[in-house]
Amino acid sequence: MIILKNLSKSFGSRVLWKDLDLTVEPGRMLALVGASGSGKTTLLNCMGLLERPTGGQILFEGSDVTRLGPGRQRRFRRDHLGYLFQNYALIENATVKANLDVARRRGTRPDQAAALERVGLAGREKEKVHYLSGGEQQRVALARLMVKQPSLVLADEPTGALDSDNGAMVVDVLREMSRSGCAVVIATHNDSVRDACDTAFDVAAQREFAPR
Ligand SMILES: Nc1ncnc2c1ncn2[C@@H]1O[C@H](COP(=O)(O)OP(=O)(O)OP(=O)(O)O)[C@@H](O)[C@H]1O
Repeated sequence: MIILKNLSKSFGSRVLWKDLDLTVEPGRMLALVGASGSGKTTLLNCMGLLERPTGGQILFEGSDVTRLGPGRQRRFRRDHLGYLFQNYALIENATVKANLDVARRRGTRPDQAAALERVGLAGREKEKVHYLSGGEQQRVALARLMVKQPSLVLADEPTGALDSDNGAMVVDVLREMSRSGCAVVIATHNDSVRDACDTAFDVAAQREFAPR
């Protein structure tokens, strides 16, 4: 379980949010919503330990991960977190398979072929990522998440670059991951993505609500 407690973030004199409290439970999908500039991406980055909050705590299974040193933060990201961000963070000059291999956690033997088939990229293992389209790269990033099976998935506008069928597939895969126990947080402006989540949190109003 991830608990954000009294979290605040400012850039200079600009306060994005203050005393923000939010709990994300395993097996749940939470949408982060709010006007452009309200700080959804920044909140995901803080939860993903890519940015430091100005104040407050992020508790992961009881420990405050914002206080970990750089090495332990790196291990925490490697062992527990999965990102689905707009730049995909793939190794561009490597093959699809090499990108999935990197995500495999020690001691696990995930079915890479099944993950690629699930995202509509069956048999594309040997292709170099930089020859793939933007939407295909995003789907490789999704297959990589399936291979990694993290405890917490952080997704930033995950359907942004995709047509509606592929957008629906991304949401379905994230739902399957949440059913298998993963906590999923999705920053989105898309009402149908929000409505597919169990709960929504308006970052500007700091208010949680039922999406439908
Ligand atoms: N490193 C930074 N330094 C200064 N300001 C920043 C920095 N990162 C983000 N901001 C500002 O913080 C605000 C929130 O940005 P953020 O990207 O988190 O919003 P958002 O809700 O995700 O927006 P959108 O819906 O448009 O993607 C913006 O005004 C942005 O300019």
